[in-house]
Amino acid sequence: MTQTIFEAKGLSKQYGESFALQDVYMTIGVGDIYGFVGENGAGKTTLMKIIGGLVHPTHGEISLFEKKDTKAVHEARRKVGFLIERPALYPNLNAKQNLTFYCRAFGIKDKSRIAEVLQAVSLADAGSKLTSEYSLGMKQRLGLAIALLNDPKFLVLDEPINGLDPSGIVEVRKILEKLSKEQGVTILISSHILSELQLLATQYGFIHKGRLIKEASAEELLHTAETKICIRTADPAATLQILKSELQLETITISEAGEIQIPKESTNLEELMSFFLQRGIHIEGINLSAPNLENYYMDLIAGGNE
Ligand SMILES: Nc1ncnc2c1ncn2[C@@H]1O[C@H](COP(=O)(O)OP(=O)(O)OP(=O)(O)O)[C@@H](O)[C@H]1O
Repeated sequence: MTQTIFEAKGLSKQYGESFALQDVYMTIGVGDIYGFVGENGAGKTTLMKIIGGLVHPTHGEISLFEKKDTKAVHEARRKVGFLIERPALYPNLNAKQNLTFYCRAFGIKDKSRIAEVLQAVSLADAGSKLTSEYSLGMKQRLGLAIALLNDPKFLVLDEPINGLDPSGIVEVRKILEKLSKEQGVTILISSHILSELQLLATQYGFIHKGRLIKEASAEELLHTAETKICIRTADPAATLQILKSELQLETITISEAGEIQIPKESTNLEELMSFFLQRGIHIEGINLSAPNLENYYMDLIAGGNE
């Protein structure tokens, strides 16, 4: 029985002098929801395009459904659904007509799939609507429907929730959870919205400057990530400098949300509060954050940059 859906061994992609991917080893197991995390330009899309056969690696090898040779990998791609970057939709056609176009392009003869995939992405009632009239969330869901046309066992999704509003994000999450739970679809998904990714992923791969610096399970991540003291001030950068220089707090960062974060173990909350009082630094809010993906990632990157 197949255990591994995708594997990369020593995978590199070079553009001129620079590496989009460098010596990447990565394993995606059957049933995983693999959260692919990295900053802009880290190499996520390049790896996904290699899976799709859109980009050819400079070095290394991949296996797909445990198939390694070029022809077998090409065949195995029939069992993969892709949503890479924005879906290409014809605005003057409705959703069903767009799906009919993709059925032809993919060589899918069974047109009953169109109603099924529209149902799967909760667009059954909007199948006759022109896609030019679709919201961004609907377009992304239709992109997902296209990726589902071939009844894939493996879905490769490049930032599928990027730019969606909160209800659109929840909608996509529910669709993916259902595909995973009910059909056992394996999913590779990249996203910059780490709080959302954390609600879905069972495994993670962290990529930094083209190198896969860490793979971890969701349990391992929550076990390893630290509890942080999170502080909101009017001027986080200035407060950070004061804390660094006067309390010698080294492992102190500012989160994406602009909060100062200090590992709970490295200081004492009461001492910290009295320090702020003595110095007359106004604190807008202070709380403890549970271990989470963002903390883990920020610590990992900080370590990698040293
Ligand atoms: N066709 C290309 N020619 C030259 N350089 C490229 C090409 N495609 C990608 N790159 C470079 O490879 C690196 C990795 O890009 P990639 O798109 O894979 O990153 P990413 O992690 O998907 O980023 P983002 O989160 O912004 O989508 C970047 O430095 C990018 O500029």
